[in-house]
Amino acid sequence: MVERASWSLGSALRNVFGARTIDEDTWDDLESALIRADFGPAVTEEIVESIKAQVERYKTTDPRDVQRMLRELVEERLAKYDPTLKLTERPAVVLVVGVNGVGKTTTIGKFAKFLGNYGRSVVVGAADTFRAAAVDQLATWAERAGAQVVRPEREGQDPASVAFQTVDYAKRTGTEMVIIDTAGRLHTKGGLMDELGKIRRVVEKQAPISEVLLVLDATTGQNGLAQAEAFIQHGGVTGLVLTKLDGSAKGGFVIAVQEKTGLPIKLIGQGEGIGDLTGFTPHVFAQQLVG
Ligand SMILES: Nc1nc2c(ncn2[C@@H]2O[C@H](COP(=O)(O)OP(=O)(O)OP(=O)(O)O)[C@@H](O)[C@H]2O)c(=O)[nH]1
Repeated sequence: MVERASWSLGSALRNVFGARTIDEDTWDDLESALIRADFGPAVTEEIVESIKAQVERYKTTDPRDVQRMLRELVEERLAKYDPTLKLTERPAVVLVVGVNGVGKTTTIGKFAKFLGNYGRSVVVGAADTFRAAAVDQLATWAERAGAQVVRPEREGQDPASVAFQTVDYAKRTGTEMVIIDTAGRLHTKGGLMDELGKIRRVVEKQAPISEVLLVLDATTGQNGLAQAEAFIQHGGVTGLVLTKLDGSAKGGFVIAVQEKTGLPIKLIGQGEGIGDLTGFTPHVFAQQLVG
């Protein structure tokens, strides 16, 4: 038997889907399960109302129809956003942004491996230059992934110059993919976005930026979104990466986060291993979430 994911609604909704008939309890149980799973009040209400209306329209009393309707609604909502990574440029430059501790370094290592599995050559740029230990950690991950690394020449070197050198390396060597790590902590307020803006300008002089991926920790759910607000507003983000979904009970965050930010989820991390990163497939996710 396949192990059920922590974020699956399966056990929370076993009583609902396994009941003999649809009654008032169905709606109460469904609503509280969705709220607990971090769908958020607005999405929860919309989904419950929509299922209620369908149940009335089709005059069904079978709870398994509720399960099917929920699965279809979830998939439909998830599929409104395009999860495809746009990496056709050569080099394809990807900036990875997000607050500290969300799993950015690990994600970059996994992503380099993910691209390597497709036969792509990868260079990682350590443009979060303020902590030598962070640079070493990133380099270790990149090496494990079989990617090249461009490090700052000294601690605190201008991050934009490391980004420049990384893209330059890729162009000189014909490396297909560039992944640039960026700082997640504000040294001065507003400084982070200025720094990111400078990285973008410097990179764009050499090559178009294919993706700006914002990494979010799924265990913090919708609360964690507030911390990432500046990136969402000013970072030019093109897609989301959700990490730590394996330890999260907040499966509904996956729906809420796209609808709140208007940004597609492009990758999901479900473990600490280098192979634990996958693309995002709404159909598969809806199936796993609802069962
Ligand atoms: N379970 C699980 N843990 C993860 C996942 N991704 C990252 N982690 C863990 O989260 C912790 C933080 O990850 P880092 O990659 O160091 O996070 P960061 O955002 O780079 O943090 P800083 O280096 O402090 O900026 C580590 O212990 C990782 O092993 C995931 O998908 N699942």
